[in-house]
Amino acid sequence: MSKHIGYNYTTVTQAPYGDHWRNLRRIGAVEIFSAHRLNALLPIRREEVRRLVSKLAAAGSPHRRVVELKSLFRELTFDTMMRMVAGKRFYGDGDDRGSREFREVLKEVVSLSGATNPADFVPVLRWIDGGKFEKTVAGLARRTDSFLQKLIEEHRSKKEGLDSANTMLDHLLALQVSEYHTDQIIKGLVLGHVVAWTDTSAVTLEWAMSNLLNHPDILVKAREELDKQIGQERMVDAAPLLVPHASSEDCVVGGYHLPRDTLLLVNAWVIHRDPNLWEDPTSFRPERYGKGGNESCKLIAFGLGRRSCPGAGLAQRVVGFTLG
Ligand code: HEM
Repeated sequence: MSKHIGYNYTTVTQAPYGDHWRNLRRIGAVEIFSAHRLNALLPIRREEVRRLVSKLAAAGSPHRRVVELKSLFRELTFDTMMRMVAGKRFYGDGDDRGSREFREVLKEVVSLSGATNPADFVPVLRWIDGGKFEKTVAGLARRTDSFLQKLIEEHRSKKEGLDSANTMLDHLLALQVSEYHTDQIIKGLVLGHVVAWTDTSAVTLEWAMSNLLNHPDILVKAREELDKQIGQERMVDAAPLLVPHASSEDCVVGGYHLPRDTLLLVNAWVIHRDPNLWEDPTSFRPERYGKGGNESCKLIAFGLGRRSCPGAGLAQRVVGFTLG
């Protein structure tokens, strides 16, 4: 995956720790996640949440009591992200063939990004598989790349009717005075953020709603609290194994010696349910994180340290705003 979809390990999620990764995080911090940029994009988030509420109101009419939230949340997060990235919707208004194909391609990328290729661990399997997995991923990478390139061209040529005033693509294209900011770097940044964003936030919303609806007393309290403040404590395990890490040097983690280049998967799902760390770990008790609670420092829903999630602030804004 990292070789083909991740532009040969050059996207922010897949790049090894070093100068290039540091540069990408710096571009992200300034051009995407700065308070200034996030505040400027508030009208988009507000409009998309309003659309969701209208859809819910229509779907919950007296004749239709069952509402399928999962796909509505996915539409919300995907369209919010694509409007921030490219100035247009890919669900709501984008029912043309191009939008449908892009959605399909991204769905495949997201589902494959959680998959591992057994041949990466046991090379002989590559021979048995005949390189089938790799061919599938390479084909998907070509389709993804061609959509992203088309988006770049639309913004570069300032296509008529496109809302390009304050999009991530336009800010990144404006950096192209330097040779470092090639189309490939921009495509990798866009893809990395769209993939990291859409599913994690939709899954978080889905679980939060499911827990709240099953605990009406907490729903009332949460509504009051969400109006006052928004915090990471409402997140659940959208990324149960975080993102695979690799040791760049020999090191010791939790008493285990890890030689350089060892793949390390952090099982956040198990850590978040460890009875040695949490009181009554499987109960839905958001108050454990609020005032008087002392457990929020143990949450690693966004990872920890240098490779932790740069989109946490954005995710908290959208999830908190939508639930509120
Ligand atoms: C509820 C929503 C989200 C959750 C739960 C989440 C969770 C995570 C986790 C667990 C990691 C890996 C951290 C580690 O391995 O230590 C990660 C990395 C990352 N996330 Fe998020 N994330 C969310 C939303 C977002 C958003 C909104 C964006 C950007 C638009 C984003 C962009 C990224 C990127 C680029 C990385 C890779 C960072 C690196 O390797 O340097 N995420 N996220």
